[in-house]
Amino acid sequence: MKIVSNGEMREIESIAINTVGLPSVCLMENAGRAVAEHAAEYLFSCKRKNIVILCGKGNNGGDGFVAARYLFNKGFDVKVFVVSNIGLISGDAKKNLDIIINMGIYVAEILQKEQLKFFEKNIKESDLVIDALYGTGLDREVSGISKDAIDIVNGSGKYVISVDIPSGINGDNGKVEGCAVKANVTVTMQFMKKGIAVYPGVDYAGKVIVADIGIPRNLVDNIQCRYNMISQDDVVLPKRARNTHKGDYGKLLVVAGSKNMTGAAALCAMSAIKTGCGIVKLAVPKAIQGIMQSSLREIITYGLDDKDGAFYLGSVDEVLKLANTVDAVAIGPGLTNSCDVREFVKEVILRLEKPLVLDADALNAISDSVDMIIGKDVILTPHIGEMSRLSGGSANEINDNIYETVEKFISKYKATLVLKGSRTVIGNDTEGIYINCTGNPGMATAGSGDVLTGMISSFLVQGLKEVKAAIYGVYYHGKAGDMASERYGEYGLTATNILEYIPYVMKM
Ligand SMILES: NC(=O)C1=CN([C@@H]2O[C@H](COP(=O)(O)OP(=O)(O)OC[C@H]3O[C@@H](n4cnc5c(N)ncnc54)[C@H](OP(=O)(O)O)[C@@H]3O)[C@@H](O)[C@H]2O)[C@@H](O)CC1
Ligand SMILES: Nc1ncnc2c1ncn2[C@@H]1O[C@H](COP(=O)(O)OP(=O)(O)O)[C@@H](O)[C@H]1O
Ligand SMILES: [K+]
Repeated sequence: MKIVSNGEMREIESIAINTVGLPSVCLMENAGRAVAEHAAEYLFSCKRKNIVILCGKGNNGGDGFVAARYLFNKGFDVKVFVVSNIGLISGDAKKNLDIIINMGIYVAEILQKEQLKFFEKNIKESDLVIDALYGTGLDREVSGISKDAIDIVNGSGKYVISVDIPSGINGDNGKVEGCAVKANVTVTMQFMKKGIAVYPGVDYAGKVIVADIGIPRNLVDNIQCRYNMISQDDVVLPKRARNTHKGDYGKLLVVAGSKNMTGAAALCAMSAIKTGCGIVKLAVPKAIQGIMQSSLREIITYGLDDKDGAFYLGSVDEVLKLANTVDAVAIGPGLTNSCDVREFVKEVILRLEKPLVLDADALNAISDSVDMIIGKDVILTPHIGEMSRLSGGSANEINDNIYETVEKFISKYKATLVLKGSRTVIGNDTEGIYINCTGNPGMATAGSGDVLTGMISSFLVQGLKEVKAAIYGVYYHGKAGDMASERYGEYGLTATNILEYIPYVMKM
């Protein structure tokens, strides 16, 4: 599913209006009507009828005026409050404002504190609030009367439907600009918006419904979007040909583990084999090979020369020899973060000529020399903490600037980045940005990332290119976590449970 910025949306609307000739007022009519339909559906379901519509002075407000008309016609009790001098309203919004005034629909301005009291009284008596303050035109912090009105709406506990974007959320990056409406539902026009595809925007948008407002199909199909939301049709698993053998499904080398972190290695190797690749070789420090071999039937394990139960420079040659027998290498889970391990990882990366998935301690190992991956075939899978070590920003700065962080990193290092989180963002400078919506907070549990590394690596050796391997891995990892949480809940969910459900979600 395509995701657009404010500017891209405005550009699409202007082509539809000025090139194709669609009257802008038709787009507003369709937008307002879509909002009214969802509002009516909710009110019929709870047999309620009082609606307050909070409008701004622009076309977002215009959508609100149109919604007021449809809801009034359906017999609901509609009150419209405008946080602007209505003399300042123009264009399509003005046209629709005049219509509802001519129809006798209640319209009141909120320009000063006294009028807020009356607004608050009406909000308290309402059953549904429609937020039509700001959409793609929000271009500064919300303050003054608008802020007070939003605080009243958020404090009311009423059911809220936001028009296009929850007012106060920056449509380009999801940031809260001062304050923002917390909606139960957001009816967004024609395309998903960047600002409600990642946190914190996701938290404010509630359930997002994408409404078709009549933008011409060829426009919708032909726009090249850099940002995309991963959907089921992006991750179809082709039917397997009958006449195949395990060699056809790829060979993976997992380089992982250390004397007190054997689980990460096991989780990564097992998730790879469960995701369908033909052969998984697991290289571990020889100190733990016995343990690994006894618990991993399908995995071929190799005990490499180690130093105090962890890899070191002396382990590099054996890794490279093994790497020659496989299609890709995953390195990182459970290595530990010692100086020896860091040297080992860098040497492997320097000398390895194979597609590479770097996770966990392998990411920490290169955090002071990320340049070394430039020109290499690398997928990196950091969580926010590892990302802050790779990119230098603090975790908070990264969380507040997810898109910017990803774009900066991929343009500098030309690698495929999987920035893990509640909405994992996959980026590749030439192929664009993909946002994942599967998964749940139950997956915030030790080992969950090791499982993901195995899945991405497995898709890689099965023939998917880097970005596709990452998209498939992240999507099915989240699906497995979702199915597992239906059984185990979100508190009890473990990485092993995610592992268990990989085959089921891939079978669907
Ligand atoms: N044909 C179309 O285009 C269609 C558009 N559609 C709808 O229109 C929406 C875009 O409408 P829009 O461009 O008029 O901007 P909108 O979001 O209503 O903001 C209104 C004005 O508020 C102001 N303002 C901004 N930030 C502020 C702040 N923090 N605090 C105070 N004021 C602030 C700023 O005006 P300024 O004060 O800068 O003059 C801004 O212009 C879009 O989301 C969709 O719902 C659909 O109907 C489909 C057809
Ligand atoms: N709230 C959440 N919603 C969805 N997915 C989540 C959430 N929290 C974590 N995850 C997913 O769980 C995994 C956690 O990985 P990671 O932090 O590397 O775990 P570990 O390092 O313990 O293996 C990531 O894939 C992440 O996207
Ligand atoms: K809005």
